[in-house]
Amino acid sequence: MRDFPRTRMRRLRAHDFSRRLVREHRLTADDLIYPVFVLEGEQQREAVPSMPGVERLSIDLLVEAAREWVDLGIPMVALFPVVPTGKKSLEAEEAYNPDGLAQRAVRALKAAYPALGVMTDVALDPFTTHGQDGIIDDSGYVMNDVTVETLVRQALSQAEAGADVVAPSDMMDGRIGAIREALEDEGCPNVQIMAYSAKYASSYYGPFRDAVGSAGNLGKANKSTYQMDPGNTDEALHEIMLDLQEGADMVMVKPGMPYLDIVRRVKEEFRVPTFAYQVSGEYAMHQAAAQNGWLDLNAVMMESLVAFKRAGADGILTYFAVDAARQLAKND
Ligand SMILES: NCC(=O)CCC(=O)O
Ligand SMILES: [Mg+2]
Repeated sequence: MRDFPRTRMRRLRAHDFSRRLVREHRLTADDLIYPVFVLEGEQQREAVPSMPGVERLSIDLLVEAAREWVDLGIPMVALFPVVPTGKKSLEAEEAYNPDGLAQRAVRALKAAYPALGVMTDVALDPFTTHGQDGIIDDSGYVMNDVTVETLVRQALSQAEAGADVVAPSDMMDGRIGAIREALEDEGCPNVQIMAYSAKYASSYYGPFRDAVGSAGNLGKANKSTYQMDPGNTDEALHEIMLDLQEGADMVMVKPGMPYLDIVRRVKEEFRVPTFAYQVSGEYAMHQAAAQNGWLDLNAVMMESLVAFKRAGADGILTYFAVDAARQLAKND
């Protein structure tokens, strides 16, 4: 007996009602984390040329803009400070200034929207004169253990400012355990850690470095002595395992679309909350193609985001968060 025409895969695709009924994965506003760039000053708003549609905002404008994000149901923002050159140093002391830009932004957002999740970046690259994520020795090598000490101070200052989630993105060894212990000791047991566990040494971060102004500091240097080699996959599982053992609540794979295989493996292996970062270069590619009339921006944006869900991600950090949430609200 022949299968065809008993089995016609197109039968369920023939109508909108059945396509909706059998759809396996869906994007909702609950899946989105919005990364934002914060500027010093008041009434400051700057476009990021390599990220069309993305603006750096001073804290007052950030708080104003966040009203819409909250209303759209976006659960959390991730803050990235644009640190003035004069505040950068070799040892990144500004990173743990209790009145630093990120710390003030946390306080302002939490005061205005107590229910909005606020996540902070734990890494030194916005604060170092050389643009590396840690403290370097004479040869330029990023030193692990002294860097971890500074990261702990940075994470504590963010938690004390009211951050709900601290997110170490530096890829030093042992930092999750050190930060977890410090949070426990300092009376912040409920501050969550989202670990950038499998962060690759990627060239897709270029526009982000423009946005936070670290590209010039970094120059031609790269981050291959601490971020992962794009050729590796088992190593990502090893990294995730260590971060979970050290006390991470959520783990992340970064970049996103070129690394969906890693997201899938991580989710299958560990079954813990797993996030992916659709990074600046991925955002820029979509925008550039759309500006040329080569791609339909809204359509590829939504398709790219559901792909993360399909791969197993519980949520996505994406510069498209607000546009996607607006689109979802329209379809409701
Ligand atoms: N620690 C945060 C990043 O490095 C973001 C990278 C990007 O969006 O390209
Ligand atoms: Mg690690």
